[in-house]
Amino acid sequence: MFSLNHGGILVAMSTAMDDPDVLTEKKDINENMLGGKKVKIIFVLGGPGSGKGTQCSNIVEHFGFIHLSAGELLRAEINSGSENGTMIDTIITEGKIVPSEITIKLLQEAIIKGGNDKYIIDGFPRNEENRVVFESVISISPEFVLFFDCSEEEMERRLLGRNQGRSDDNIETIRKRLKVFVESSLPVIEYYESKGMVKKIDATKPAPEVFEDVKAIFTHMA
Ligand SMILES: Nc1ncnc2c1ncn2[C@@H]1O[C@H](COP(=O)(O)OP(=O)(O)OP(=O)(O)O)[C@@H](O)[C@H]1O
Ligand SMILES: O=c1ccn([C@@H]2O[C@H](COP(=O)(O)O)[C@@H](O)[C@H]2O)c(=O)[nH]1
Repeated sequence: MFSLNHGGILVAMSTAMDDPDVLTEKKDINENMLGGKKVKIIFVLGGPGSGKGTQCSNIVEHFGFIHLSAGELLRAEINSGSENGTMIDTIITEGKIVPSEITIKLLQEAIIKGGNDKYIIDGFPRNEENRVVFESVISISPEFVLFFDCSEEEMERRLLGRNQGRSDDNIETIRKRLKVFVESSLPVIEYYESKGMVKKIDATKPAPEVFEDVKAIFTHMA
């Protein structure tokens, strides 16, 4: 598994190390931590349509976290007319994963701009390369990983009914996203599971019941 993405990891890491802006941002985040303002991060993972965004809104409301959706940041980048916009749009339409350095830079900027000390990061890391490059560049380990476990049939049903005008909520792209989730994102969850860091939630239940389980986890957080 590790060797699959090794070349990409090295390229992304060397890009980060060669970019003085990225280095400055990394230093700022580490100084925040060292300056007594420890940044807490929780990764929220699960398949497309498992209910991550829905529950993140509840977590923000009840527990004061800032919600950073990697997918939302990428969609905002497309809409901003950035030079990477067309490339990101094509990748999202294909249900594939955007290069780590792009997503991580957007997350870095949002964390610095957020000015808070606790963040839920929704839909990232999406693959092993994302995970390794984030750990290397940002140097913050998640407190834990919240995993919304849901059947593929239910996720597909929810996405087809979401009706938010997303270009990737069509049956062709949904099937591609589900395949990418199984092939690339589940290994990330398995990695964190092997470290005892995963809190798994049964996400097939109705949303209010799912939130009861989420609440129990956040209420007991140190
Ligand atoms: N527990 C639930 N039961 C039924 N429907 C749900 C539940 N949770 C969320 N939904 C609905 O399913 C759809 C997908 O939910 P949501 O956007 O939260 O998923 P997501 O995991 O963030 O998806 P994506 O990764 O594609 O952004 C939405 O229309 C939402 O209202
Ligand atoms: O870290 C990420 C997060 C998202 N993507 C791409 O965006 C779409 C939509 O993501 P949602 O989490 O469903 O909003 C996803 O299918 C990927 O194509 C990404 O590349 N990297």
